[in-house]
Amino acid sequence: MPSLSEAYRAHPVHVHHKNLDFNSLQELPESYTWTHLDDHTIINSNNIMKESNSSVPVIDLNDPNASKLIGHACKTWGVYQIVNHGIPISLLDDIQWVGQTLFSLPPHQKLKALRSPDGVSGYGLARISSFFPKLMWSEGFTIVGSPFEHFRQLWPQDYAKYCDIVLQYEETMKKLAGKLMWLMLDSLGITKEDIKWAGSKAQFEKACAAMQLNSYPSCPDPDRAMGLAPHTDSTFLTILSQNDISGLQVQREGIGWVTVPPLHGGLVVNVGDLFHILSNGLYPSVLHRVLVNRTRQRFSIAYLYGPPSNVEICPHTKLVGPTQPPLYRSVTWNEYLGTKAKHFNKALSYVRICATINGLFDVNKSNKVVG
Ligand SMILES: C=C1C[C@]23C[C@@]1(O)CC[C@H]2[C@@]12CCC[C@@](C)(C(=O)O1)[C@H]2[C@@H]3C(=O)O
Ligand SMILES: O=C(O)CCC(=O)C(=O)O
Ligand SMILES: [Fe+2]
Repeated sequence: MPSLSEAYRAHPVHVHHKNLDFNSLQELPESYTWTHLDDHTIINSNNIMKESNSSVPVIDLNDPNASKLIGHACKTWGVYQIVNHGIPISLLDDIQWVGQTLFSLPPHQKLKALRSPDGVSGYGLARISSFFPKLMWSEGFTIVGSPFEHFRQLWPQDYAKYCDIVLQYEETMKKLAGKLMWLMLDSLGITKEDIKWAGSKAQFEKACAAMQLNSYPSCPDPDRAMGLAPHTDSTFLTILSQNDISGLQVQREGIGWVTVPPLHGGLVVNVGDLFHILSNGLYPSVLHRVLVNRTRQRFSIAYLYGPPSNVEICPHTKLVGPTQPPLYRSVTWNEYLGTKAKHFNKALSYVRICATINGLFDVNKSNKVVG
């Protein structure tokens, strides 16, 4: 079975790691200056627009109606926050500590674990950087599977304690992600019998995942800088833990950019592109970005969750019919990551098919695919 680590072999992503010493910069260099941040559309938690339909839903996982509430949040926002999720605060603190310690290492040390252009794991600028003329005010570290190799490069003596925390976090998040998958599927009327690849115990044992540690250093000119440019995740869902510094924003149709306020012990869940496909567009993936702060460094940890890399994902049969034709063709996560590496935010439209009187067509190839 191909693994996620192979996803970029055919589509290497070239990012120039020009300057990764943010602390040495007293002014925002031209290469980091973004214009048109369209901040007039931003709504944050202190703003006047406080009605419930203008803030990201917060869902208590112990609520008997959790599935319904999650379904509504996915349909209307593509994102929600969860509380009472059962993840110990100590584990959330530990993983934040790993990220903080990692990004505090001197630049030359971090560069020892640099991500290669055709690789998936390691340290570096956001891989989406190659699609933008300006640089982002952030650094990241991607982990797929065991962090052992790269952590040994970063901490030759005491890598073990950092590895243990990451492995425990991965194991715990995998269970939570499986639970969220069923709640989201249940809200669409899809049951455990309907997803064969979830395995005999219906626990998504073979699911694939990546972890992304992000750091957004304090920035001398935050109004003109971009922490992470607008993007959707390619996943089924992403579980995000943020520290107490705000910065994450999601795009809400008809409103604009809305800040997702940090909630102590809360976790943010984003709908990704593969769930968008599986739900035949009923739960659209959420466009999000990150802004930076003048005095405080922000850290986040994203747990990016998807199917086994060779499983074909397509609109679920329960969600298609004569009046609801499938809007997307089948793709594996690996194939989709390749499409994303090439076409970035247009990737979804590259797997879109459209209905005509004679059948269904792949809009990109003009080949009849179903009919
Ligand atoms: C499995 C993955 C999803 C991801 C690319 C990656 O190979 C590992 C990092 C993930 C991430 C995190 C930041 C945003 C994003 C778009 C990116 O460039 O790297 C996502 C990718 C994704 O979801 O497509
Ligand atoms: O830092 C954040 O809040 C978001 C990070 C993110 O979008 C990602 O890692 O995909
Ligand atoms: Fe993201």
